[in-house]
Amino acid sequence: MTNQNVVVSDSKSGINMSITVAVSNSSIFATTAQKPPPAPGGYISISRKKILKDLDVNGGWIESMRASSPTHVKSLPPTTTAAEDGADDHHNSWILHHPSALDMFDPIIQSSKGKQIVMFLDYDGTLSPIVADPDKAFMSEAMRKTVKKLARCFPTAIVSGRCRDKVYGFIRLGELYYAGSHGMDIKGPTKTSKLKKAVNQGLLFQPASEFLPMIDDVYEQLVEKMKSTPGAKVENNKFCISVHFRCVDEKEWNNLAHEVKSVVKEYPKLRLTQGRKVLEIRPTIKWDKGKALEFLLESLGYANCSDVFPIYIGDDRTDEDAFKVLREREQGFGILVSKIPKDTHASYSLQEPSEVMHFLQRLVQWKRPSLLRRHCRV
Ligand SMILES: O=P(O)(O)OC[C@H]1O[C@H](O[C@H]2O[C@H](CO)[C@@H](O)[C@H](O)[C@H]2O)[C@H](O)[C@@H](O)[C@@H]1O
Repeated sequence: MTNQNVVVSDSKSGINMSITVAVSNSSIFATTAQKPPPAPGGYISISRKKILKDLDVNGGWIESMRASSPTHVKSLPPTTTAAEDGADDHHNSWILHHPSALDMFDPIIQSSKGKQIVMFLDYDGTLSPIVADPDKAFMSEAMRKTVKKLARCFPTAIVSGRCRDKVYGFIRLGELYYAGSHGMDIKGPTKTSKLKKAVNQGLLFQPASEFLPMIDDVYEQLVEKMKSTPGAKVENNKFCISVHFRCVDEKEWNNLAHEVKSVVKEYPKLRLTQGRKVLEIRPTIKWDKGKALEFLLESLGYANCSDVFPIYIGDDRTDEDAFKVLREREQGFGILVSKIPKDTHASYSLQEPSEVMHFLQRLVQWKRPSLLRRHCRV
């Protein structure tokens, strides 16, 4: 294992930067380092189709449930085995393709030059740390202040799987856009931001309203079914439902999934997806966080603009729909919040909410002087 300097290219700006990584086989990195972060490829990859298929194959899906949200990253002892060396290589290779957004801050700013940055932020695992009780996923006061300052500098939207009212209850900032229920419940700002008049103050978009009675029905059934599974928690997210298994004994995961599936199969208009130690039930309509991002850009007047630079930060599989939209539009980029390599459409990475806060603070610090200069000229 040796340390090696490698060059990382930023896909948007084409700017290169040199970083040091520990490598055991330099040949892999010598070739990949010259290329920009590519489209996603073979890391920890569990496709949606596979989740649904696995639910039919006895026990096979358990692996995907286990991998859905590793909470602890093993720190390596001083002497590592060959397998651990392999894991190291894997991580280093992944970081080359998804460099830290903090390390790449300057190139990122360069590539946004002359364009309007629009911020999209996931909530759980991005602004707040993952905790056992979903009702206690509070964000820190420092994070709240940072997001408040961010919204003074750039149009900012929260895009969450949670019920919109609940995520608003955690954040309590009226100057933001909120897209709850995985984007199926979008509302414009309720409060005028300090710098400029908020647009879309009356905006409300709910493409899945016809599903409300069905969702309530399924919610009642799932609450009843889950009573016999200690630790299981059913959350009503208005246009979708979450069945949490983070606090359920792993031996019970198989039964839990079968119970959930037995309810959902009676509703062909609903589908089952998986998040971080959570099964999610939602309408089959073609609407997701990616569509919500496009809808919000359009509402902000950036539908066919080339001078917009959206940045989407998220940690979950559902955020991939938004990362993919940005890849396809070749506008802005996605940042995946993860400590471990994951198959992703995001271009950059941050390890945890504290790094997200640091990144947002740097954006504010960068924007503030230029705002002041502009105000002085007027
Ligand atoms: O889109 P998000 O804002 O990331 O919401 C996705 C789900 O987040 C919540 O669950 C996750 O966070 C919980 C609190 O840290 C954790 O206990 C759970 O295991 C995670 O899956 C939320 O409770 C779900 O309703 C959201 O769908």
